[in-house]
Amino acid sequence: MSTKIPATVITGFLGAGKTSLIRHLLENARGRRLALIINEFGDLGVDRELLAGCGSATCREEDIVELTNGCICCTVADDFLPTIEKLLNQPNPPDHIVIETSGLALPKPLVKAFAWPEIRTRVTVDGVVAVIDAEAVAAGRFAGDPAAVQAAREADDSLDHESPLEELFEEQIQCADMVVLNKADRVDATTLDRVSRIVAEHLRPAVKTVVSVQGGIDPLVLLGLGAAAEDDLDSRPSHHELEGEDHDHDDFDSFVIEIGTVELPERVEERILAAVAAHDILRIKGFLHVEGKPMRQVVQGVGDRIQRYYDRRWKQDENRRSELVVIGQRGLDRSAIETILRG
Ligand SMILES: Nc1nc2c(ncn2[C@@H]2O[C@H](COP(=O)(O)OP(=O)(O)OP(=O)(O)O)[C@@H](O)[C@H]2O)c(=O)[nH]1
Repeated sequence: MSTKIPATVITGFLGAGKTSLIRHLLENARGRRLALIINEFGDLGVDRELLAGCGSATCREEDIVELTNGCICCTVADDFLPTIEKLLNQPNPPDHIVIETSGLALPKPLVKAFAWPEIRTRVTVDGVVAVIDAEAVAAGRFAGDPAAVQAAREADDSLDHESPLEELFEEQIQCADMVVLNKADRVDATTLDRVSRIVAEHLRPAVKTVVSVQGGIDPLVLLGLGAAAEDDLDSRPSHHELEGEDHDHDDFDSFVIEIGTVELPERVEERILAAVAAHDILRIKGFLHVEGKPMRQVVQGVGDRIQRYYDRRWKQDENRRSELVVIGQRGLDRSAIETILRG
């Protein structure tokens, strides 16, 4: 019998709902001890902050590791392997390891790392789960209507190269052992069905799709897929391998903007919406220090959908700041965005 520790890789574009899904896993782990490796684009560590403390017995503080040194798929040897070895070498290793990749990561190079001799005997990729933002796919944010895209390509040879967003979307689904169609509450049944068909075009055979709201999938469904993905790399195609290219993060920009103590958070929301309308911003998230409030406010923006809520009290020794990570495709005008956000 294998004694390998199972690891689940959660992939999916920026803001698709990966952190929400992991939060649900932690809260419903039923005694299983999980370790988390979180890789985030942008330096603020928002995901770690949001996940820490949400299932203390399930996932202790020291079992949450954040890799902020760039995108996990490009820093596998330097960052990821030592991290996972450290988790495995604990006197009391976790029952299951969950890895949240950054929304810009290609999952395949990470899965490949599990085939390395040092870890292959000790851990196995139980499954790659791709989380999809059904609303964003329906809005054509990645590929639009495939028939129209194909027609445009045929009409114009120069369109032969896919957009960076489209490539990421495809690679993340093509590597998946299970697809989660998330944000089902944001689309009607007909649209969900259309999105499901767009996704199905890229799936490997027998890969199942499940529908969710806020990643609310039972861990029994997500964990224990037994895929051993590291033994099955050839069935998971990658544009970059086919084209002999490296994955190029220069396609994307990210920066952190400090906006000072905030008097009226609703004004910040208006400014975020104005910035999103004027610039090609894919994701904004961070925390606000609201004047006179002992709690910090979380801000989450995906496209033009903004969510704000107070999540916890500021700690005694914590630096109370209002900081937002902004992520978009290359060429974002940082100073213009900064001017809008600062008001
Ligand atoms: N309406 C709706 N919103 C959702 C759902 N799932 C997640 N969200 C919201 O979408 C935003 C992004 O969710 P996250 O779980 O942080 O997404 P993520 O994939 O971890 O984001 P990155 O780590 O930045 O790539 C948050 O505001 C969530 O509350 C859903 O099913 N429906």
